[in-house]
Amino acid sequence: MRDDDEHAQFERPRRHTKPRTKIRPNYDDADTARVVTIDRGRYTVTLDDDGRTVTAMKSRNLGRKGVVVGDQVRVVGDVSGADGSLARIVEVTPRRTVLRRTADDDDPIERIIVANADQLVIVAALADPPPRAGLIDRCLVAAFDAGMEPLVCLTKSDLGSPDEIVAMFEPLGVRVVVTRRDGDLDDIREALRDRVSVLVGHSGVGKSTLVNALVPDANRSVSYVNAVTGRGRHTSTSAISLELPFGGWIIDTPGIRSFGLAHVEIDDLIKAFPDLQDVTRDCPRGCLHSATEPECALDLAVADGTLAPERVESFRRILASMNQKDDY
Ligand SMILES: Nc1nc2c(ncn2[C@@H]2O[C@H](COP(=O)(O)OP(=O)(O)OP(=O)(O)O)[C@@H](O)[C@H]2O)c(=O)[nH]1
Ligand SMILES: [Zn+2]
Repeated sequence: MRDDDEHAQFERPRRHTKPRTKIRPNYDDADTARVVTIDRGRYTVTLDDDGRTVTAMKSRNLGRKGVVVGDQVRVVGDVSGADGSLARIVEVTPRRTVLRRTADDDDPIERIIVANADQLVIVAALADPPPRAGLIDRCLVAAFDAGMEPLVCLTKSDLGSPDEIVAMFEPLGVRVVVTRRDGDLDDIREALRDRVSVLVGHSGVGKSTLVNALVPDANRSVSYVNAVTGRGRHTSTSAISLELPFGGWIIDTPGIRSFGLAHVEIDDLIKAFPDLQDVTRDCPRGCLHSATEPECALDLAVADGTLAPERVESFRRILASMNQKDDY
């Protein structure tokens, strides 16, 4: 024992009476950051302060708690962002919204894939491949359930007219924007500005074309190229968050085939339509609000002119889509 230690012990005698308490580390000086992508246990985060990109791992104190793309986190340790440096994520801020991917044969659990997004952008081509309304419907259910605002983005407008699809979603109050390669991006930019938007859509609809037009640097971002091509990946591909040059973030979700809707209840969905929810308070107990329900109040409301028939029909269409298996 060194002299100074002895001295210290003399100055501060041990208090044997003090009960043992679990020491809680104090992370007051931790930096806040956002998770932009995940690769084999390594989390790429950007610091809120200066936008610096830092690689981090989960701290042991988080236990089995998951960290997903879009999470707001607190990081400590080496936050220099230098090559080979590794910080630690010590805390995950409560999530405002969560989006789940579906359970499938590879993984039987509906896992959260993205946190804290406020908008779900459903990208569908007007042709090549042709739009599938049922798939858009299921994405809408996922958005409403997650507490996210949906936006339908119809691409390849040089190949087809958007009128039919627009007519299907207008009665639900869902916004639709129309784009094409090399076209004017003003509408979609306006819809994305200053928000956190998740992009979904199946292969070939022109999602990469759109991302590259919106974020000219996307192709130069190594993590984006990795995530989108899946190169160098062992397991499934992570979502990736990209900052928009005009404000806001888009989160691309390569490799997500469909959303988990197994947990969605009719009551969760109808909350997104307050006018319909109001009316259904008069439904008989256990009413499923489908067209075959004998005394659904939605039918009475259409009959007396309180609700537009198109709105009720469209709502019933997305309600029915909940129970259909329709992968990307
Ligand atoms: N005619 C037409 N073709 C387009 C348009 N946008 C994209 N394409 C073409 O559609 C094909 C698919 O586009 P991508 O951007 O790679 O589509 P993606 O959705 O990212 O598809 P994956 O990479 O498979 O996920 C490419 O050949 C594009 O050149 C468009 O507005 N009009
Ligand atoms: Zn009903």
